[in-house]
Amino acid sequence: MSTSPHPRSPGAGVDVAGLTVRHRRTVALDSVDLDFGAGVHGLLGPNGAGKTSLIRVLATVAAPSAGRITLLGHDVSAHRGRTEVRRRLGYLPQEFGYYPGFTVREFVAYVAWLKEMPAARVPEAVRYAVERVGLADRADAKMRTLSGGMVRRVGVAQAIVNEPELLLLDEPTAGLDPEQRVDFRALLREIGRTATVIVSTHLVEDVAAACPRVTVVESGRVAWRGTTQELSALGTGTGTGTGEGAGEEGSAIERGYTAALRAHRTTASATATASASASAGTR
Ligand SMILES: Nc1ncnc2c1ncn2[C@@H]1O[C@H](COP(=O)(O)OP(=O)(O)OP(=O)(O)O)[C@@H](O)[C@H]1O
Repeated sequence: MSTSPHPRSPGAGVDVAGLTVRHRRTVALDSVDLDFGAGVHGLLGPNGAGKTSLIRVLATVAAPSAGRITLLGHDVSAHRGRTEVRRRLGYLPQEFGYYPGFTVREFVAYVAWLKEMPAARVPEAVRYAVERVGLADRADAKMRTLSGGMVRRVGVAQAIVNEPELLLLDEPTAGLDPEQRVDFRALLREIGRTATVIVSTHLVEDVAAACPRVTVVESGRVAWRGTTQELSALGTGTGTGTGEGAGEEGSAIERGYTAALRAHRTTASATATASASASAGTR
């Protein structure tokens, strides 16, 4: 058996090489190389960029069409690696299914059981996870009685019940009110002190507040990577802003995000033109 040619930093939560995901004729991810270590990483990109496709393969709920995925030091193409990693990861899908007749406590305990947590640890782990998302007073409420924002918070609780070393959150702040968002970002920062946390979001302000590092994807490719400050700096120098909210951190990041996407599109289209001319020249 050959070993990975892709060098890994010790303890890297996620390391992928040549990752390709196809949905029939659509290429959702196009031979992507990426790694993520401990800390909170924002995953930004326009609709259809490939964010959910990436999160789903990292959560091991979907298989890639090609490429190598190493999570927490395990090659997840092997059944054994997947089983080991599933115990140690947490995942909040974009669309999150639950049993409406379960209480919050029962539902989170059910997920703990699915993750094969030792039975003796489950009650305390569930209590702590539910408290961390601010739902201690609703622990015995049935899921069907909760608001959309509360359901989303239960989704976060089930994702963190096993204190995951790798936490994957797809649009976690959708439906949260501003105060809950602030609390949630604080929770992310706390978890990111030791775990690898990847947060897919449309909200650039979530990234500004909670994600020191950012990966921008577009059309199945990595368009930009760097720190939040670097993305802001990109926005400060572009002159593309309308002046609205000028000087605010959020608006600089928004402009930086737009600038990063535009630069990527320009490079991608120049590469496509060059390769079309080269192949025309060989005919
Ligand atoms: N099940 C599917 N069948 C066919 N095409 C799909 C499927 N899922 C995703 N796609 C396509 O793959 C591409 C990437 O989609 P993906 O959901 O990963 O993007 P995204 O960045 O998460 O988008 P959004 O921000 O809108 O959630 C899109 O072109 C999408 O239409």
